Amino acid sequence: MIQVFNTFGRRLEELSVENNTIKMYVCGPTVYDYLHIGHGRTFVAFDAMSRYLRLKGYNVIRVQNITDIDDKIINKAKETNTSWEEVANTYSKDYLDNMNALKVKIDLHPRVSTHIKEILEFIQGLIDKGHAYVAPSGSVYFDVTSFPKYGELSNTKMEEWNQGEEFLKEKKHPFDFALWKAWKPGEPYWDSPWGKGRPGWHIECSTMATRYLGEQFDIHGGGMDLIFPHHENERAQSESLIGKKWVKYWIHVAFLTINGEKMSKSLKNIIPLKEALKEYGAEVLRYWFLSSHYRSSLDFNENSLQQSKSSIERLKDAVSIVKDIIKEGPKSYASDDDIKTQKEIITKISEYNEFMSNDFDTSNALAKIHELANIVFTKLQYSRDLLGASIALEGFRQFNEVFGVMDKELGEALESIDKIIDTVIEIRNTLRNKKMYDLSDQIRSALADAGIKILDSKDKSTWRFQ
Ligand SMILES: Nc1ncnc2c1ncn2[C@@H]1O[C@H](COP(=O)(O)OP(=O)(O)OP(=O)(O)O)[C@@H](O)[C@H]1O
Ligand SMILES: [Zn+2]
Repeated sequence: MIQVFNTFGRRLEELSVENNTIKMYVCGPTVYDYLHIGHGRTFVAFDAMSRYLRLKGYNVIRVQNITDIDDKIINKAKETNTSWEEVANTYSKDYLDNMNALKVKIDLHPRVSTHIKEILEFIQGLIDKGHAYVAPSGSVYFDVTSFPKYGELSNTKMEEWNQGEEFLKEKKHPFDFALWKAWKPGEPYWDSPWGKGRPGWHIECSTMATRYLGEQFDIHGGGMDLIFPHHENERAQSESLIGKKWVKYWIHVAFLTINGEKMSKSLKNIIPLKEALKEYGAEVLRYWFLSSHYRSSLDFNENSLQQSKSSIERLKDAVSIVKDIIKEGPKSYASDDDIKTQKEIITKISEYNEFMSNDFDTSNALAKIHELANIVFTKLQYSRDLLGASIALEGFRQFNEVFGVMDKELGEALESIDKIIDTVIEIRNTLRNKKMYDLSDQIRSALADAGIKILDSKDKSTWRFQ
């Protein structure tokens, strides 16, 4: 059983979906600046969830939008004396490149600017059903009084709702929000039945999520800042149009902070992902993001990134030992201690899975994988038990399927690469035995250039990726 924490109702719920398929929509970035490590944290958190769910046999369809029309994009274009399209394209590319580098798999990246027709139909539907009205300016607003459940998702009381908005004058109710914003000179526009204008922010996600995932889908997520007003408004307009429950599980990721403050483009305290990737690499960043539970905040800290790096090294050492034992082949006898160790390994792997199934607790799951590595260092390394090693390798594989921090060591196509490297090392050993050190050193340095480290010991040479 997999349990997830639903922001709606604020409790753990058993995950239950139709046809073994999980439809997931995550709110993507507004592309007016470089993607930062805060975005990275949220997107990797949903990536780990998707990977775990796939490992458990679910089909996962993941849609994540690109907000390419927004006040902030228009302002950036004005500031930099270019077009909004240029701004949106530059930063969309940065976003997509970073998602690739971070190994985050997304099935569809719909953009607002290519869904105007669908957005207009959605808004018209709301007007027809009496949930929206056209103001004299040509802007269209959602009427919150027409949706009595407004505020339920975010647990927001009417008196606490933030009212500061530019369109206040023409709204029927201070909490109504814009579905369509009438054109102002200097802004991009599209034609609509209500005159020139552009979509408001919330309507894009309702329209695109419903278009690609259906009128009811399973997981809708983003960072915690989106609970109110964005997701509250998305829910209001979607459930008003569809007339039934829209999303089953609302999942929100806590902030990545820097000096205790949310990392955010508007606060200008960002560390761009592409720079962090250059400095630490995808594996260390993924490990660090996932080292704390997704509902706890994570403060940027150079030391913890360095620690993540050494923790991965430790796991890679354990994997390398396990693979060596497997290469040695079966023995004819397993001792009582071997059998005991095999059971301990199985227990660690099942505890890892239990933590992952408990609201994707990557932090505690990770601790179990380190305990598994401990068993390798203290027991398997000496006992050389093949069965224990095979089970441990399976555990490391399950871990890596989610964390994605040892793909070279554990990924596909590995066996043939393994064989090639083994052969090269055998040749090198023959050369050394024949005292042809020049050639054997040449092989060692060529392998080092390819990121492969040879570990020579008295009676044999093993290797691992660096
Ligand atoms: N510091 C952060 N930690 C975790 N998630 C974040 C952080 N900043 C943004 N996100 C999430 O990333 C996604 C894209 O957010 P968005 O483009 O609005 O970023 P932003 O930096 O908050 O921008 P802005 O400064 O304009 O508010 C959203 O799901 C958002 O909640
Ligand atoms: Zn959204």
